[in-house]
Amino acid sequence: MSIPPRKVIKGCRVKIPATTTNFGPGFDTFGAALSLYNVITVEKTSEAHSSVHHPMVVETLKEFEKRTSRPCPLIKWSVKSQIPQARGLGSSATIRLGLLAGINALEDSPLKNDEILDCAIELEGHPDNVRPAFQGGFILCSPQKAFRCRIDSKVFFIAFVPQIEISTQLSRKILPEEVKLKDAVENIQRASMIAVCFFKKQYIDLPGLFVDHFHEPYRLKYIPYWEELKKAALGAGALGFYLSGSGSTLMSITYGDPTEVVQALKKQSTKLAIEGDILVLKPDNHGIRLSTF
Ligand SMILES: Nc1ncnc2c1ncn2[C@@H]1O[C@H](COP(=O)(O)OP(=O)(O)OP(=O)(O)O)[C@@H](O)[C@H]1O
Ligand SMILES: N[C@@H](CCO)C(=O)O
Repeated sequence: MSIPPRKVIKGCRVKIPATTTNFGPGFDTFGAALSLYNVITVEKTSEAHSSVHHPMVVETLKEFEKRTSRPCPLIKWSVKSQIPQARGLGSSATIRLGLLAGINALEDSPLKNDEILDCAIELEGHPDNVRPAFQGGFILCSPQKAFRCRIDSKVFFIAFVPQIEISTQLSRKILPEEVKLKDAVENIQRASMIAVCFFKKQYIDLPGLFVDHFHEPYRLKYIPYWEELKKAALGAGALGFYLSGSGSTLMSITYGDPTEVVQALKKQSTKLAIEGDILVLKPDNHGIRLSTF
């Protein structure tokens, strides 16, 4: 992200992409940016017009103050939102990143890009939404380090977004503290192969790799129609099907025309009387965009 040359800045507009994470066995490790956006506007203001009440915003501003050792300016903020909340599409990461990047620009950039990333990752508690939202593309990451590649524009992500909201914080609490060695080995094997498929753009080898033992078996108890939708998507040619982030979105991947998968998901969800939106998304290889006014 580059910040335009210094002038008198009244406010910032920050456009941040949605993200899909985990890809089955890559829990807290894989993420990709998608063509769906939140646009956050941050402006300096007077006390009477400040709009800092949301707990996530208060927490983010406090962290900015701690890291820069200077008081945050009074701000008002707003979000033009395309990304559904609490559906496993990284909405919270866009709020944190948008605010941090926006306030940083208003304050003459005391934090470098790496420090903004580090701060947002700490607030989120895991790196796999924040990194791709910031950098675009497909990301293989730990909190400290990341490898990134572009995603071919023929890849489609087909999101089935149910009406049910799932809080990431709560859905992490139901996960086990320990896993069996055999399960861990299988996860490592499949996740490593998914990473190779993305980095070599060998998407055709993805089928069969989206099997997870770490989080999906626990989280899918709350999504009883998972098996039927998975069967429909894979039967229509999807290369993979997985729980996006902590859910509730169920994600299919295709290389090339997604129409058959979309139709199969529509047909099966109608048959099961499950309400949900189907979003056909492209990869975003750019990441965060910031403009000032
Ligand atoms: N547009 C928005 N306006 C205000 N608050 C938002 C917005 N988007 C997200 N949030 C805040 O983020 C919370 C959702 O964050 P949560 O981490 O649970 O889910 P997510 O980020 O959508 O999904 P995941 O982390 O699994 O990808 C909401 O409950 C709300 O507090
Ligand atoms: N890897 C995180 C992503 C949350 O969006 C989780 O599955 O809890």
